[in-house]
Amino acid sequence: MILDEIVEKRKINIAKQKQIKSLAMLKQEAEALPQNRDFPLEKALMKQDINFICEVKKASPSKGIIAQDFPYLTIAKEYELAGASAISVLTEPDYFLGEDKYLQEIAQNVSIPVLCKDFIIDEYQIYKAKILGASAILLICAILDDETLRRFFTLAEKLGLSCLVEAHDENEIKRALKVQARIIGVNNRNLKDFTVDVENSLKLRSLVPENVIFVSESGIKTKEDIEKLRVHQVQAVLIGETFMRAKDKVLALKELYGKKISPKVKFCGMKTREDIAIINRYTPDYVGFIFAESKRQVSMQTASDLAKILDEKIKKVGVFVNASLAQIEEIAQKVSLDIIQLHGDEDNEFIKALKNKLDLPIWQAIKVKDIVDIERAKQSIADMILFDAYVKDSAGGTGKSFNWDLLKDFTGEFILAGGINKQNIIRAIRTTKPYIVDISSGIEKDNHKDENEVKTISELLRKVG
Ligand SMILES: O=C(O)c1ccccc1N[C@@H]1O[C@H](COP(=O)(O)O)[C@@H](O)[C@H]1O
Repeated sequence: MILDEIVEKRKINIAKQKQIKSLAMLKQEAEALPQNRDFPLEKALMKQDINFICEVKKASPSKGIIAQDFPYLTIAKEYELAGASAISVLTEPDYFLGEDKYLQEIAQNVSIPVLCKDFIIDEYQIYKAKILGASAILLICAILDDETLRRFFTLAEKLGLSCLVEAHDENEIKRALKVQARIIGVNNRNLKDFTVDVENSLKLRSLVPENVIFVSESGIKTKEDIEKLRVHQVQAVLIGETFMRAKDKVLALKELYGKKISPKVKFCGMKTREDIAIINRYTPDYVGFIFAESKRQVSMQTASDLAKILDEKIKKVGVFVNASLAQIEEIAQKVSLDIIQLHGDEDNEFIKALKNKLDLPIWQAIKVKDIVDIERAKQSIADMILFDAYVKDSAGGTGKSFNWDLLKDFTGEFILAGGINKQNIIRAIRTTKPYIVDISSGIEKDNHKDENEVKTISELLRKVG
């Protein structure tokens, strides 16, 4: 049986590795690393209505070479842009042609969790995964007895690694639950004969309790497959071949995700004629001018000059932090603002007074630290709430994001801001479903608006919309 063959080869390979670096040395190295217990994979797989773990693999025993040309880092980065929640990287060398360096380089270059996908039969591999920068490892019930499964699970936990515990049938699910796995992957591929059946996940779904993340693995190819899994409250899918063979990963993931999300876009913090020239080429729905103290602050005169060369389809938002009514009124008139964004401590009384003076929509920024802030937003009389990250002693434009999960129960239209960039924009909009997405730092390089960033974000949004 192929699984036995892989395991045998793994034993030989690991024995060789131990001759080069002993288990004791590897252990010491791994234990010296930070062992934080954030478990980012668990968090990542709870965010979107269905979360994608996209796999980087060159070959497989059932399909042979999948990717002749294998730019593994580019592939991983594309997965991240496409909205993947995590990346799985094959490190098994003999049958999947995996390499440790794939895992190491990918983990260094993406900001989403990376799973070490291997046939783990020796604790040596767990320490290795930690050193290579993995956030999680795969533990396959079919190749581990109960005692070993528990021992490996405990060791991984101690090192701060999440475990995706893989099961194929009812008995293996029971074994995974016995070790208190927080993530169970149901493999739709029968490792004995390679047959694949997505129905396997649906058949076994009810055996995994709600508080355990259910991942459906293998053979997922169509949006109909995803929809079936979504209906059965499967939180995540692990997909390799389908994505590896797709030329455009963003389009492939969008196709499988199956739902369009097209928020309006605001690019904020325009300061120069060059910025406006870039913006005019990509025509977002809104641009923002910052009139508050900031590295992006513009004078009324500059904003007025820039407004004159701005494509007239784009609406102009003036961003103020605790400015007076008179200041806002004067700037709004001079710059012909379309919207006022209040980004300070302005209260309902102030908003009311402003509404009496100006016939313009008012957006109020709420800086989110915890759920209390979301409740506070519900009391605002502003026309729209803009959620941004709370950063002590800073008014905004920090490039920091907040915990989007806090928005789960916020009903009504809102603007999502705070640290949105090309790497997280698709995940952000699929997680929170905002009416408008607002980006400032995320379209800058070396403190200047950067055309490539604007272009990438605009194209990503066009592709998924
Ligand atoms: O951008 C600024 O410098 C700024 C200064 C003061 C208040 C608000 C500011 N910008 C707003 O901040 C958010 C998020 O920006 P980022 O993407 O995290 O950099 C956005 O709404 C901007 O309008």
